Amino acid sequence: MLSGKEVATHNTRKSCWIIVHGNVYDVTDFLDEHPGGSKIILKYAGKDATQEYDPIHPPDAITTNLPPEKHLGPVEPNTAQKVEITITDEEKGRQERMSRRPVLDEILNLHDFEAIAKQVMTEKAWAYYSSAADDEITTRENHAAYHRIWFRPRILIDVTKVDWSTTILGHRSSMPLYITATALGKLGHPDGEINLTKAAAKHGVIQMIPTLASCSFDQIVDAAQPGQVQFLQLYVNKDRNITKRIVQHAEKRGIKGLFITVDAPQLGRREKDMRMKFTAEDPSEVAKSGSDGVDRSQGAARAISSFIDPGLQWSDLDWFKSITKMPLILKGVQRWEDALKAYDLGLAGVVLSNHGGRQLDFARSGIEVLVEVVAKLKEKRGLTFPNEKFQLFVDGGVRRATDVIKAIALGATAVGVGRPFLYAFSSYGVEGVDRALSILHDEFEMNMRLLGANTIKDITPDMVDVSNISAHVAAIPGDRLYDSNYESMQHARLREL
Ligand SMILES: Cc1cc2c(cc1C)[n+](S(=O)(=O)[O-])c1c(=O)[nH]c(=O)nc-1n2C[C@H](O)[C@H](O)[C@H](O)COP(=O)(O)O
Repeated sequence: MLSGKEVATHNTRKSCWIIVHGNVYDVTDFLDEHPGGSKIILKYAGKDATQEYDPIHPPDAITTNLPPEKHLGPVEPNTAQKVEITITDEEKGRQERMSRRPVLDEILNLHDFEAIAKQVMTEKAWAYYSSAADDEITTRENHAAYHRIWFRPRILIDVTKVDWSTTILGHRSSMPLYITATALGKLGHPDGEINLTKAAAKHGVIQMIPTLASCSFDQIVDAAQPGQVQFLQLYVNKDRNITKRIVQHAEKRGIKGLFITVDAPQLGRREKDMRMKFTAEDPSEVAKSGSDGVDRSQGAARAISSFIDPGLQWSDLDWFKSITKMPLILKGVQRWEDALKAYDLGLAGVVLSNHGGRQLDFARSGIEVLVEVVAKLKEKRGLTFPNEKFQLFVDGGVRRATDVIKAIALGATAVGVGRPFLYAFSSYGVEGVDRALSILHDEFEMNMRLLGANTIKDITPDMVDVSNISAHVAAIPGDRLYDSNYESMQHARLREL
């Protein structure tokens, strides 16, 4: 067993040991390969790095990425040197606001979670979750596009009984939405993606597990209830053997759908995140780029994504069909021609998505692309939607059950929701996600009745007017949605936060 004192003598670039979860690792040779740059590791050289390691990495990241001979064994308990974490005034302020956040019953819609999360999350976590590419026009257009779709409700229908449950890729779901893949769950809450797993189980909705989860894949699957349905979102690795191992392990663990992300050959420039300079604390590191030329001072996104293969292309899909029997869905399709290609290749479906506006700014909203795809696939292949054989999904900017209902009316099987659940668990843990899903159930019940629809099948294209869907007016960046929510007492209270 190594003493903390001995470990502390290995605190330079020439010999760099760190402690994670009570074990000592020699990371000397790994310093310049670390996706997050060397600076952040050297800050913890010779010391216990667990508290910095946990929010960003799945627990098994260090053991799987370091060769066994670098695993030096356990450190003597209570001898490890720690980095003194000084509680800054802003951290004190944040903790104080967290202690005074509204009680969950006061939360009435998904926007409320965003308003509170902005006040109570760490700056780094808020920057990563809320950020979007360039001028953040698309991330706002994602929700604004739903404001250009109006309802044509039916009346005098007996709506005593309403049921908004559905099936997604053949699996039951209590509502036509799933929890989509969003990376680094532990940035917002120590339980990370497990918050989503537990709430999804309680509400009978499907969770899509991200490649870049903070929790390990097996931890997330182990946290699921027997029979709970989960999908996997995949960033394809330049090393296809790694990808093959991940995909076949996921299939063995019972994952029911493989969502291959195709809109991120490189992660977008998310300036709020970049300003956090996630890995480089001082200017000398800012310009530093790794051996592959990726500038790692550009926030978490760039730091954690250098493995993604920008060479992924249509011809790779046959290889995917050869390594797995899971239904294959492309996540991040943004025009009808690519949806048609995916259909002709016999895939199970596509997610019409611009990655929550985090990739190409001025990409159109998923809901607008949905209107185009449904019309063109009908014209070219005579397809009607929703379609069991080739399912259409939409994500981006979905904040209300009415948004979901509009997508269903226009032919989607279901929609993905991202940020609201992140904000919910960052502010309230699993209870927050539970509350968010309950709010959506309440909204569905009311909206189905007011629309005159008993079941999802009764939600048809004639119930919406999409004549203005392509009338883009680029929203000048400004987060007004949740500000306006707090016209009443909460506004005063939140202002004090
Ligand atoms: C908010 C968020 C979204 C991310 C996300 C992380 C965050 C914090 N990450 S990212 O770091 O690489 O960009 C992923 C990801 O791992 N993989 C992916 O396919 N989509 C990722 N997305 C996109 C996500 O799957 C949805 O497309 C998007 O969140 C839907 O928009 P809303 O957030 O408005 O619901």
